[in-house]
Amino acid sequence: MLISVIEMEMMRKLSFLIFIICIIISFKNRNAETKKGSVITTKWFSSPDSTSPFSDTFSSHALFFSFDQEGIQNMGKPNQSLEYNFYRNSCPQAEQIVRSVVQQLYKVRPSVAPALLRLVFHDCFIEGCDASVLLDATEGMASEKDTPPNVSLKGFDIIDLIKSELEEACPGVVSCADTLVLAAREAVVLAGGPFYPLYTGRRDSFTSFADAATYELPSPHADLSDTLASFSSRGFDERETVSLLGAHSIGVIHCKFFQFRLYNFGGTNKPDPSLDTRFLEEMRSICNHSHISTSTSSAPAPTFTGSPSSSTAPSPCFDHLSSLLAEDPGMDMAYEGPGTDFGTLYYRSLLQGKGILYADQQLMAGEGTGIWVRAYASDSSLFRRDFALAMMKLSNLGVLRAPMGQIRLQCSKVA
Ligand code: HEM
Ligand SMILES: [Ca+2]
Repeated sequence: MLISVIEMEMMRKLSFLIFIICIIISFKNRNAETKKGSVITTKWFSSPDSTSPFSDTFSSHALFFSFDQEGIQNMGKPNQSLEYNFYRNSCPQAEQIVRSVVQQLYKVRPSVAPALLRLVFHDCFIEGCDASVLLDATEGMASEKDTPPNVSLKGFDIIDLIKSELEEACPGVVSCADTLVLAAREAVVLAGGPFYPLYTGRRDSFTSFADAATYELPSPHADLSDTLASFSSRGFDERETVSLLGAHSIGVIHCKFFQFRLYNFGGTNKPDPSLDTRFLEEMRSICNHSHISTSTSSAPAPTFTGSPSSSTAPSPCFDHLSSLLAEDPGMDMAYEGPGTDFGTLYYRSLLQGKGILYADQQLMAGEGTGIWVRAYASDSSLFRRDFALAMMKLSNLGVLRAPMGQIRLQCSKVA
């Protein structure tokens, strides 16, 4: 009895070690490929290449993973086991196609990277990574897309494009949920973030969860305790939450989401005291009153907690918000210059009181979160490692596995 316990323990340790080695090999493969500067093209652009260095690495070791459930879960594996390279037989070129389309689009439109990263967060946070955010409204079903927190969400067209490539290569095989997590990973790498291995085999939801999206996506004007509670309810601790917010290293934030900090914070007729004064001026010059409605300038606008949408048509409030955002110039999150280190700059900005969103700057309001902000500001490799692990965990939230869910043919419609 004792011997078998010891054997089991040794087996667990061995398989966990192998898992770590696989991750290291995968990172190395990825780095080697990036250094070579090789651009792999899909059938859409030229002919697909079915060799994927990372997929092979992981599929050949898939056997070992089943030994160590505990270790795997720690690395972000969901209970309902997904697999490395799930499509190795049914669509071996799937990951390659995703990578290639995102790479090609990124060359002409770098904003695809932040768009995809935000999109995967908004999907996975609401009822898991099931592509629920991609569904259009139908008669009887409101769409997450049409809710206030998602009003400026982008990247749906990119997913549609990738999916049409996948459908051409392997009809009815690759889920939209997998397409989204894989595309977001490519986006992170292209934006200078870390590569992280992903399991596949997710299936797509039959419905969209508009009410949950309305109420459960974290608000840009939330206090630290609210933000932490929101992430904690999805299993993320403080360290993981701080690392995930490093995603705000890239992309654009519309003035509407932080304007309440600039002039009349909390009805005080003064700006948010946690803002650096020179940065405040910079923010004011970009988001001046002339092109932004002042009616909500003292309120933490736009609110993310409107009334639940029961109809399929977007509300007048939604229309109003869309048009406001269309005129809103927004602020580039890499405002101190593009090409700077993914992550580090974001945390250094927070240390200097230059967080754009109130929720971002709030990370400095807690002792526990402040420690991680400081750590990531000074140690880029630590951040990259933590961000990679947190993204793996995010990508595994609440996934659907067969026989649940479905494989949609078009991501915006239930099949
Ligand atoms: C407290 C949590 C969070 C809040 C309150 C929040 C809120 C926001 C807001 C208000 C914007 C600006 C949208 C716009 O102006 O159109 C934004 C942008 C963005 N968010 Fe977050 N976010 C949070 C966490 C995350 C996480 C965890 C990720 C990814 C892992 C993420 C990724 C992004 C990206 C990449 C953008 C830029 C999008 C673009 O330029 O297209 N956010 N976020
Ligand atoms: Ca979802």
